Amino acid sequence: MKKLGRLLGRDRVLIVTAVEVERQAILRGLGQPENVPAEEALAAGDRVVVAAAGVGVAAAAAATSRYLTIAHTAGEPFDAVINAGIAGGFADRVDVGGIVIGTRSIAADLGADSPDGFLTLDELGFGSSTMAADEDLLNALRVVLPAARIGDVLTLSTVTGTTTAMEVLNRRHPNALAEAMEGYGVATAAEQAGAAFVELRTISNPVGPRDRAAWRIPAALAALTTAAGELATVTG
Ligand SMILES: O=C(O)c1cccc(C(=O)CC[C@H]2O[C@@H](n3cnc4c(=O)[nH]cnc43)[C@H](O)[C@@H]2O)c1
Repeated sequence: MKKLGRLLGRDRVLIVTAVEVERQAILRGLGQPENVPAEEALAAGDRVVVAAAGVGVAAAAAATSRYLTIAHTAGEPFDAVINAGIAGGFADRVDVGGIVIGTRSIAADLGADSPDGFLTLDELGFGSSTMAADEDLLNALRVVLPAARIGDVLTLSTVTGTTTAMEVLNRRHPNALAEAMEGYGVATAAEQAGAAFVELRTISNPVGPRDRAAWRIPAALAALTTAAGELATVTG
């Protein structure tokens, strides 16, 4: 797995997914065994470790932070963190089955509501709702994944399930391509550890009225495997 590290210009890379099927899809693409637990790969000092953190921003931040701290304490810190997984895509901006590389991971429901509209953390003076991707990492992914769309990825605690909610997000985030549930948390943990960060998503469903039967999870997982394969096979 040294190739991926060289490709990204980094020595050690942590890839964080939410669920195990996403982790396995990535391991398949990387050509790594799917039955080796992430903890073992971490302890063995593997250059690329793929870990499933759980769904949502809290689990994502906590697990990422734990992996980064263990690696740092062992003297083999991660230089880069990629949050990867499936996501909802905004219609007319990205297709189901498509790939998105996040320029920014935005905590779209972190803030305060008011009669005058939603107030972000920035507007409240409590920090920032926006975590920017590392430019070098973003460009490295862009080169190996030329078909990927590049734009903002929203992080939400609730999957959007109505046309009204989708339209609100569309208005508030005209550059958003996708929504998921972990990016901002993974990015925050990476930033606090001084590691580069980027979010990589493949689209399983359109953002909008809830229609679980229409989710194309196998197609999105297959796209995730293909994307991981590109990361692994192109030499730096
Ligand atoms: O079927 C459901 O209602 C449902 C509710 C919560 C989570 C899921 C998952 O499948 C979790 C996996 C993972 O998927 C990401 N994801 C995929 N599509 C979306 C979306 O439209 N909005 C937000 N997140 C999405 C998310 O990052 C989850 O971790 C199913």
